[in-house]
Amino acid sequence: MAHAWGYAANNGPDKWVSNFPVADGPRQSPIDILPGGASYDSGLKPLRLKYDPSNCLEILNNGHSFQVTFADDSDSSTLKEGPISGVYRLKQFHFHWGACDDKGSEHTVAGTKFPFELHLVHWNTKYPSFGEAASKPDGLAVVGVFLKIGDANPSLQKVLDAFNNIRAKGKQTFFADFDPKTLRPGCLDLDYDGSLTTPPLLESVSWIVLKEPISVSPTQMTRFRGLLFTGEGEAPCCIVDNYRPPQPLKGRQVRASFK
Ligand SMILES: O=C1NC(=O)[C@@H](c2ccccc2)S1
Ligand SMILES: [Zn+2]
Repeated sequence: MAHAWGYAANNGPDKWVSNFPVADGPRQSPIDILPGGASYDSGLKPLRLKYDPSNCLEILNNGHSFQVTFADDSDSSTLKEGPISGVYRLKQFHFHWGACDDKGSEHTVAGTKFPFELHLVHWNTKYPSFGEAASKPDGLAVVGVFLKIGDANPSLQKVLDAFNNIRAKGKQTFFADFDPKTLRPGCLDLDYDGSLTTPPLLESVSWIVLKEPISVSPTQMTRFRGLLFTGEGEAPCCIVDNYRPPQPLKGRQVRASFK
């Protein structure tokens, strides 16, 4: 049976290299971002996110997180400009989070961890599909958004209200008319070339990490931690700490869209 990767001591991030040697590659993600180490790039155009809520299809517990999947058979939900060239289509978004509020994000900022990180995953339409694009160096673009403790996030509440139907691994349900742009903070971004942060860890991601966090309330946070890594009938194990720690920068440049 294929090796089941996860986030536990026996199958977590420091074990992934045995089945996915690229884990020690030159452009792995996430990274610790030092804002002072990023270089302002005046050529970076503002990110252009255009999402059509009617493309939203379903919400799924995939056993590592939950994801909201979008129809990607047209250019109606796309990412353009910023550090990328061409048109990238939104495929899905998902989150990573911690067991408690002092950890959970994958990227860190000068060593600071956030309790949550949102990933909006897009693929380059110069390739025929997400699967094809995922193996190309310019195949994917992921927008990372940090979440901090604060006021309740009304946009997030719609996602949380669907959790009752997807508590166990493998559960999915229809999820319609959601615009992920409502989860977007300002437009200051930090960009670098990296990888998927879970196996197969493919080095195909243009990372666009937004500097400003959005807020989530403690009550809302608790809802995330009620989802299960495990399937129905298995001993329940809550999804927490589903994040990979920062990886070596290995000489990569981080570009900032701001001074
Ligand atoms: O940003 C990322 N977060 C993840 O969970 C990784 C992933 C892996 C496969 C598909 C989509 C995303 S890459
Ligand atoms: Zn992710």
